Amino acid sequence: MDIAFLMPYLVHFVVLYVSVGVIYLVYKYKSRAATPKLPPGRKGLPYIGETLDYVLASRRGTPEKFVTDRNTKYSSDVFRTSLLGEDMAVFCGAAGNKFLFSGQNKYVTSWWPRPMKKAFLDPSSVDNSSAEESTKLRAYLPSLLKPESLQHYVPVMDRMAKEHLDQHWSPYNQVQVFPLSKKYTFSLACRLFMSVRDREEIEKFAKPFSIATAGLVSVPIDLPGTTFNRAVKAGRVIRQELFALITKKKNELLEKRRTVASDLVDNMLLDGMTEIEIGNKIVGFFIASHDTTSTAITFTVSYLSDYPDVYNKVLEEQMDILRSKGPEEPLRWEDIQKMKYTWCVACEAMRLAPPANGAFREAITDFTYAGYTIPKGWKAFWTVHSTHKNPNYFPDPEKFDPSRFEGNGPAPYTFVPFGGGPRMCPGKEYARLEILTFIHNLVTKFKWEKLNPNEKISYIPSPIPEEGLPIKLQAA
Ligand code: HEM
Repeated sequence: MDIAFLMPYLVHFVVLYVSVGVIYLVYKYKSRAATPKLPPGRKGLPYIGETLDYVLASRRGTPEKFVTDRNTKYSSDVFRTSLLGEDMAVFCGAAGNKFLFSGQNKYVTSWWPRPMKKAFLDPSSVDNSSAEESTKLRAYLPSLLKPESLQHYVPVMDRMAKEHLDQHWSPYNQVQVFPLSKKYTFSLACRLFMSVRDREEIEKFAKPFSIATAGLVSVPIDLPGTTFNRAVKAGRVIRQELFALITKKKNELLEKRRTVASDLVDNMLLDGMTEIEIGNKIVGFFIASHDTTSTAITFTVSYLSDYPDVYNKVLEEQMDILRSKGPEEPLRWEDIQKMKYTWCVACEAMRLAPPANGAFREAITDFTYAGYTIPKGWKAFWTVHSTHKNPNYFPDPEKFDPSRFEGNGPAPYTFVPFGGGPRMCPGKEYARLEILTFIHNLVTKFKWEKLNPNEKISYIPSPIPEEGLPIKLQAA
């Protein structure tokens, strides 16, 4: 049979077949090229992701392992994980820190984990964007943290440190440093933020606060018995107490029993803010300021007892300052500027035991870093753990050596306990004053030794000495 008449059909068929194949291959190639190359890493278990790995590494006292293991495994300055129910890119090294710090509002914006918002913010504000809440929070800081206010706080902090030591340390031979330094920083915040001085009233806030902060980095499962659930309930109690206090202060101002602002809450009331807005902000200040500063104080005290030569140099510096003053004369701003070596010691303590692990951001656009795409909506995390103990930045990283901070100090973006860039901790100077006034009073009054030199440290998420750092006290 002559099949020549079929040839045109066959040719058409082959051409069509080949064309479809080519179109398919081009489409496949293009769509592959368009698929973003995500950072290496894994998402872990559904919903909880790798949160448990992170929590376990932290509880074992080695949160840096979570970061350094993955950093090494993937040989990449950014890796993918999933924490707190979110897709997340963890940025590593000085370059990663620099990129996130300076990418604010260009690539990333503020983001707070949902447990934090749900435990601490009023329900009406939980759905506000974190960027909105963060901007509002920062807007109020200048009045609290402007240089004149800070200078004015030094004698107040000095007086409160003395009172605290007289009440809670002097009567005893043995004390636990961690809970006491928390008590001190909490009382100071109550005094400076809202003029609360009464011990019972302070306790009303302190207890639920410690429960709520424990839930800050927890898996957000709101079922009875979970850490998150306890945190949410404690948050409710704090807001009720705060609401009552703010309303009382508002009435005093309305009835003109007081006409001048005496603290941060008054300032906000006089600016016409609502009770809910003020409550959210005060809670934000407490979270940011209280556990961080008390942790820095605790580990400075701990390292001072491990290194007698460092302790002696600190004592010498502080005694010189004490001798330069009259008997009842309080510390002043100028005295703080002389505490240079003591600040190097506190910095070295914060390098090895950082009070904050890092902070989160949210990608506001797709962007590329180190050859990988971070998709819009992903969360990003910069962390102290990729630089503070990295031997490339800090030789012999486990060694406690305050001289690292003398002269030019560490390379940029490597020592980042307070973050960096436009969102760097606005309370850094306040914290420096608080830590230094406390250490001044402590070393000029006491000598101490650790009762358990091998006490375990776990991170929840800040470092915590598991027995509260018990020490034996002696008069200096
Ligand atoms: C040793 C003590 C402290 C440490 C280590 C510390 C560390 C940090 C860190 C790492 C951040 C996140 C920065 C970022 O998002 O990149 C931060 C934010 C913040 N800190 Fe501190 N902080 C300390 C004390 C304080 C104090 C005493 C205050 C207030 C009086 C304060 C107020 C804040 C506020 C309001 C923010 C949020 C800023 C924002 O959302 O943009 N901090 N801090």
